Amino acid sequence: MTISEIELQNVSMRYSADQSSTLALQDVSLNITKGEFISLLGPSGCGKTTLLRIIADLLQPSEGTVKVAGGSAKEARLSQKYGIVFQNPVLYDWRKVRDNIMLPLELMKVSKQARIHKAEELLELVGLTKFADKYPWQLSGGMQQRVAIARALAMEPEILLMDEPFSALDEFSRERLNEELLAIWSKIRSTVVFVTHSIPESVFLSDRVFVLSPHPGRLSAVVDIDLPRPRNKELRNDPAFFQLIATIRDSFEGV
Ligand SMILES: Nc1ncnc2c1ncn2[C@@H]1O[C@H](COP(=O)(O)OP(=O)(O)OP(=O)(O)O)[C@@H](O)[C@H]1O
Repeated sequence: MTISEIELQNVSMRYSADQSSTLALQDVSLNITKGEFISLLGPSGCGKTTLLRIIADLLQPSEGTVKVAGGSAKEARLSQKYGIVFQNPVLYDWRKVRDNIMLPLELMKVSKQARIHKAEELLELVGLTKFADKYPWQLSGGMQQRVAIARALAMEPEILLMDEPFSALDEFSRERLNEELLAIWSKIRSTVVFVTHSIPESVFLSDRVFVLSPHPGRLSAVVDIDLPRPRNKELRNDPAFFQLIATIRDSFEGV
């Protein structure tokens, strides 16, 4: 049986400033199943971040309804149903890697022993055990983003929201992080909502790709990615991979 994790119905978002206003999202309805990995894909300004922030209850839509993890988006936020990873890792430079990962647990007053145990587990999950006592500024951009992922997973959220987490990285690091993210996800199996403007990245990672078009931001296509899992780097040379990239690229034509 499929359980719905995130449901948006007729969501619109209008930003108003002074005399002008921008319709960032128009009438978006979508349904994401528990345990699914989906991407929100589209060019700059199509409303991807706006949509993610609405799901996270960091923004209130102008119209429409949002349900997350069986309740309202606010309830999901307050009960820590999701972890979030931003484009920049936002780590505390004066705290070691382990202490950055433990921060949410400290805020939730989890005991020191349990915090240390959980941090070790997360360091192992993201492959940073050897770097636990380094400071963020001693790590590469990709490693910093892995710390941010570990921290987002500290409270064992059932949903992971990711806003272009690898877009600041070079292509080589980005592809490696894509593979590592899938390896992490195969262990935690949370629902993932991943924002990107890279078509290959969305195809490589996702079960479904939600294509957004700009001005105003609308959901213009939903593409099933029926590529087998587990996926590894060889998939990038598979004709079926190229075919899906072409299908999605075509879906942008004329919008
Ligand atoms: N706080 C704001 N006030 C006014 N307009 C905004 C605000 N935030 C976003 N917008 C506008 O809403 C539209 C959607 O922006 P959003 O950041 O959601 O797009 P995006 O697809 O995530 O873009 P990018 O890929 O460049 O991050 C854009 O036209 C943007 O200028």
